[in-house]
Amino acid sequence: TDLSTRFLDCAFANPLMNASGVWCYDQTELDALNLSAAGAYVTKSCTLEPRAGNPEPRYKATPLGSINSMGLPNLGYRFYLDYVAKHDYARKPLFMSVAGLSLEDNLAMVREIKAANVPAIMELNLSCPNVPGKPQIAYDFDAMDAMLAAVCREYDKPFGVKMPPYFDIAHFDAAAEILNRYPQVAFVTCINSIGNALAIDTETETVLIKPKDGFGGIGGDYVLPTALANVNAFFRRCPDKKVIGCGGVKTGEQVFQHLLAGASLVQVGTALQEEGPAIFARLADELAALMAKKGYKTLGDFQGKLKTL
Ligand SMILES: O=C(O)c1[nH]c(=O)[nH]c(=O)c1Cl
Repeated sequence: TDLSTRFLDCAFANPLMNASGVWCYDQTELDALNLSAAGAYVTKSCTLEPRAGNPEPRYKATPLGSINSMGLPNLGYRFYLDYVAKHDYARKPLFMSVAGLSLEDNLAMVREIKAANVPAIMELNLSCPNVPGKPQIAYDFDAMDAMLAAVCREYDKPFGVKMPPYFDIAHFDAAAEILNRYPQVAFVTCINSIGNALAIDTETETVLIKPKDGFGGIGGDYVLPTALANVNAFFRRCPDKKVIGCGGVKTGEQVFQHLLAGASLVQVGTALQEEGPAIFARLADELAALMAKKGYKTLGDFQGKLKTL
């Protein structure tokens, strides 16, 4: 069984990578992903200046996944730009996630990334749900359109966008219509966490995380059906773009489902946070075993071929 694939003119040994934000904050975590069986990896979403993020506890595992309100803690774009400049791209592809707190901040970072002319693939995060007072861009269609128009004027390479989950067909239509205006947006990563959920500890009668009265983005088993729907919705609506699947992956079976729904690559968040980078070897083995059982030799044998009734 061959798990290799090509994406944006890069060769991937397998379609597996981390979700931005998970196991990708600093040199140690990033090096562990580079040494892992992941086919690629992505840096923590960065801002113009370093950020401490929200008060702790700000991440908690729950029975069926996780809840987080990290608040965009990161070492600042200069650290990640330096990291991606030093990476050996012959080993595996590397993505750089960008989440400026304003259009001006995004443009400032994008100008520097362009000037650095690094092989890293940019993933523009339009869906951070946890910066108090900053409603996420992708739920404001005019703001998203303006952001993409401005970034496409500044940046000179294909890039992708990290999208939040949508829950209404009219929203899939409207979001895809905007994305399709920008051919430079070469891929769509669906989904970010489902924002502003609330997890409660029954015994202490208290919320699990400190920021925002306990409200935070959820991941894990809770989000798989929503993630698959968003992957397939954008796969159907954006035929000239690739889709990266993210959400609810913890076994090879969910990787298979994301690929079947139209994903070209698959990101792992909560399960990576809980199991560590060894998860990628397990997921690769489980995916290969499932493919072998079904008689598939390559990802292309089933990728995007979900059947309807
Ligand atoms: O709180 C965060 O740092 C965070 N948390 C998320 O669940 N998604 C994001 O995109 C970000 Cl930027």
